[in-house]
Amino acid sequence: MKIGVIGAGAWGTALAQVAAHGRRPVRLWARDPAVAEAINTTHANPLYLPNIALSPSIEAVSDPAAMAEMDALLVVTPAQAVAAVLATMPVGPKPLVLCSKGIEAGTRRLVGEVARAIHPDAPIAVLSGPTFAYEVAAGLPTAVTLACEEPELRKALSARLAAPHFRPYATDDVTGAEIGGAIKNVLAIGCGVVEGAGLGQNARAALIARGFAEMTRFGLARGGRAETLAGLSGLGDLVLTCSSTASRNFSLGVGLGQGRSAVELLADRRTVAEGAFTAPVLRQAAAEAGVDMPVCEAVCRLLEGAAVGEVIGALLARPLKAEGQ
Ligand SMILES: NC(=O)C1=CN([C@@H]2O[C@H](COP(=O)(O)OP(=O)(O)OC[C@H]3O[C@@H](n4cnc5c(N)ncnc54)[C@H](O)[C@@H]3O)[C@@H](O)[C@H]2O)C=CC1
Ligand SMILES: O=C(CO)COP(=O)(O)O
Repeated sequence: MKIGVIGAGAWGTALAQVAAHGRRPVRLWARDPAVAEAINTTHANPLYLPNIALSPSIEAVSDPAAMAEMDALLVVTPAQAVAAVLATMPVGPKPLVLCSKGIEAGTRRLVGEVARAIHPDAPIAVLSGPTFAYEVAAGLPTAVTLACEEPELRKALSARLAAPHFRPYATDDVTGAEIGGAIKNVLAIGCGVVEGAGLGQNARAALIARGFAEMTRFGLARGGRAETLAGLSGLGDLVLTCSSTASRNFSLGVGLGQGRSAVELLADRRTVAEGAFTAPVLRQAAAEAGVDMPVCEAVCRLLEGAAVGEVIGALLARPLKAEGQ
């Protein structure tokens, strides 16, 4: 199975490295021809994944037409760019493996729904889990969820993408896998705020646990399964991203917690912090689904510039409730 990867940021490049394990040929599409050129000539992606020597069997291209020869395409652009980029790609009946984490602003579509609308003949899979790109590219042990409704394709993709340090776990719950990855980014911003404002480890653990309850409520309402939300793509990724400044979302939250504005923090960065885009659309989607998500709502308010003390105070002052609610 010839693998093409769409998007040569940190995660697309790391996944190309996984798929190139054993010197298997992989084609990596970069929007920026200079990034493609750097990968082909230096076998490195200094802009997005510095200090990693890439496999020489990764060939970078910047012409979408070059992806026509591939058998399956991994989609790894920021979630808000998936529709525009997929519209330029020669997909047809090729499987699309969605690796972006987010919900589309305006339409409130999960990335899988975006892909199905643009390429209705392409079977869909989702690859998601606790995966800092640098660690994966460096060959550190990593496990992911690989979700696909078609059993034969699920098996073939798992076999093709598995590597000695990279272990996919299969499920048919595509929606559950997508929702965990999208919502954990919003919650990671919240955990970063707790860190940046010095609110303590108790608060961080409470936010992870209550945030997971929100993720589960929303995921179930949208048709995902509890076991998937409690798995690698849900709870697993939530714990990872809520624990480390290696996360861009967590780091954004740290800045907010230190009193800087979201506008200033986002203007400062070249790489994507998906939670900042997912939070406002998640607020709308939760209202539409009738799901109460007070932690995610608090993150929205913090991104809009509300003061940390006021937002945390309001969260804690809500009427007391049972833990299972
Ligand atoms: N970095 C990581 O550790 C992981 C990232 N992800 C997800 O993968 C997706 C991509 O993230 P990264 O590779 O880390 O991002 P990045 O910030 O490292 O790179 C983004 C890439 O997308 C390209 N891009 C940006 N805007 C674009 C547009 N409008 N059209 C086409 N291309 C565009 C950039 O040129 C760059 O190649 C995100 O949804 C992220 O949540 C998932 C797992 C791990
Ligand atoms: O999705 C990720 C890890 O699984 C990467 O998290 P950040 O986008 O917050 O860096």
